[in-house]
Amino acid sequence: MALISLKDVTKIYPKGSRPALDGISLDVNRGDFVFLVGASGSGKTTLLRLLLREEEATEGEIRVAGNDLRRLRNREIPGYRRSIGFVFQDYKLLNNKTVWQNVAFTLEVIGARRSTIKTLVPQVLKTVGLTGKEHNYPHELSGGEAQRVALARAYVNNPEILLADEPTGNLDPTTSLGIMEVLDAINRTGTTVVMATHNEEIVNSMRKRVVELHTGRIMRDEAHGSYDSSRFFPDAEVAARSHHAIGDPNDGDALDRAREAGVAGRRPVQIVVQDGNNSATGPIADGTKGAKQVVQAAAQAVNQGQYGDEGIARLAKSMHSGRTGRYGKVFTSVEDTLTWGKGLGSLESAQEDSNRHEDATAGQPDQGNDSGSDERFRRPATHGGQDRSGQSTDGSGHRGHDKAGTDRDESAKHLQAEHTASRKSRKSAPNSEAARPKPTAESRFQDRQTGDSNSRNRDKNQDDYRNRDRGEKASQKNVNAKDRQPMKNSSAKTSASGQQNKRPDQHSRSDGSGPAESTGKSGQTAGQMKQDVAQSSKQTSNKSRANKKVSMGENHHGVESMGAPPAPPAPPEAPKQSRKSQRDNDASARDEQDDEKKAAR
Ligand SMILES: Nc1ncnc2c1ncn2[C@@H]1O[C@H](COP(=O)(O)OP(=O)(O)OP(=O)(O)O)[C@@H](O)[C@H]1O
Repeated sequence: MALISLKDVTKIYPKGSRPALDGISLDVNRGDFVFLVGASGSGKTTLLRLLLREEEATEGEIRVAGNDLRRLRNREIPGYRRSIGFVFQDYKLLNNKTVWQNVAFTLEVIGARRSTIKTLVPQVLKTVGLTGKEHNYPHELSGGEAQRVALARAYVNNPEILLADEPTGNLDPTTSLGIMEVLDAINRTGTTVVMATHNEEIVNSMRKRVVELHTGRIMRDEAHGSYDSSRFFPDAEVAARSHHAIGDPNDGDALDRAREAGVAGRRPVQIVVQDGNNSATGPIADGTKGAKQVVQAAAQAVNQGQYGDEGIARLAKSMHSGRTGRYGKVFTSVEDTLTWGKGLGSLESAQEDSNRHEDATAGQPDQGNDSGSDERFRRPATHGGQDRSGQSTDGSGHRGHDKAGTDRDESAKHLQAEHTASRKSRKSAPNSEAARPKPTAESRFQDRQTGDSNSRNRDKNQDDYRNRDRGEKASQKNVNAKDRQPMKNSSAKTSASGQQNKRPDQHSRSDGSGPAESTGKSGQTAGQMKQDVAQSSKQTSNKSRANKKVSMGENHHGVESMGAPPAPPAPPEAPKQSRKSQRDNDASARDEQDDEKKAAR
């Protein structure tokens, strides 16, 4: 008999415009690993909530581990829920308890002995990679860490069934892989896992049973399914991905049918529990009996990388491909989601990729050799990396995706090496523009958190204001200096009013090499007077130009005011020029009259 059984189940929420689940029937056997896939709103969460008895079915029959959920009394519900592990996307941790207390609490409520708790909690925390975080509260954890606490809590008492609703929904690929490793190990101890997900890579790599929902109905149920089915989505790309995912580049559905008929296919490697009583060998009576051995066995499997039926190995290989599923953008690219190290700017990584490609090509002794791991440098990282049997051509022996990155460890080493190299290059040229760290998703996030980019902009603006202020002050200083300059003589006046505007003739004047200065109005000749009038006109013109420049400087940044090249000479001022000519004409007329008078005499 099936461990989980639904018959014609319909769920209509009070405010629902259509049934969330519409007459579905489904059987899940002990030890199964089932992926629930389907578009947002198709009813995956509703199905899990019915199984957890958070909601009641409107119609139909649900049986879980011998319990008819319609007949479950209210007081029996907490006990029933404790026999089921569950992991939800939003973690649902107890915020006032530490990591240790959150996990221990699960055992306390089922009456586990203190000694059992002391043994199991560190064991399970080690399995999910949280050793050292025991005393942190949920708000002191990252999303990935919080999810791992939820996972530890869900299986510490070795439940028969583990329900997971998008447990990797908020996590980066590496952390998601870790979560899937643990779920896979738990499943191999005999625990039945039902997991709702939008993650195409996980579903396609693990090749487990796939149940697809669409507007509350089951539209697909395959024993070794892919995320997308070519049968239901007759699209060339979907077909290719689907066939590839289940290991046959020509007809995945046919292979699947063959597996169902027992002609082909592999069974997952079970984790054998020594001296224990796990759900593979028999039901657990009190919730802790056998849990110690099961938890230890799962921990061992995870820590020693026993990949079972290669699903996790395939996932490790393809996890960093950054592909998104048909249902959208839930799975962002690795550059945007890396949480360890500093991440890589996409330009930086593209550059380093191309360098690596050149190095690899240069280092290849035999370009014609088709075998071996260098294959990935000659072929595009597409499905073409597999032969017809689905065997990877990278020489690793793993079936599945042939993404250029190899397994998780290599990816991690590789990215860390890149990170170190980019840090080194930044160190060697600390002042260059290129040496500045490129903004990563993480730094941008931190900038948003701390307001750094705002403060950087603020600093820049303040610098601009300071420069402008300096410029204005400098310009003002020039004006003041000019105003304070005693009007000793015309050359000194010229010098004070506009050093930068000096023309060669003015320089020669100020250094004394020019024509002799006038000796006073009483001794002036007409020529000297003419010269003085002309000079005075020039000075007036220079002064007005200098003033003009200062006032222009006030409208610009100080840098421009202080260091800008001299402005081109202003055009002569017409009225002054005409007055000067008038005076010149009058003087020469007077001279001529005098001459005429003298001659007449
Ligand atoms: N409490 C509720 N009251 C009314 N309608 C609800 C309630 N919860 C879910 N629904 C509706 O039921 C349908 C199925 O929702 P459900 O959350 O099960 O979808 P899902 O497949 O899990 O979506 P997602 O992938 O976005 O989590 C949706 O149309 C949703 O609006």
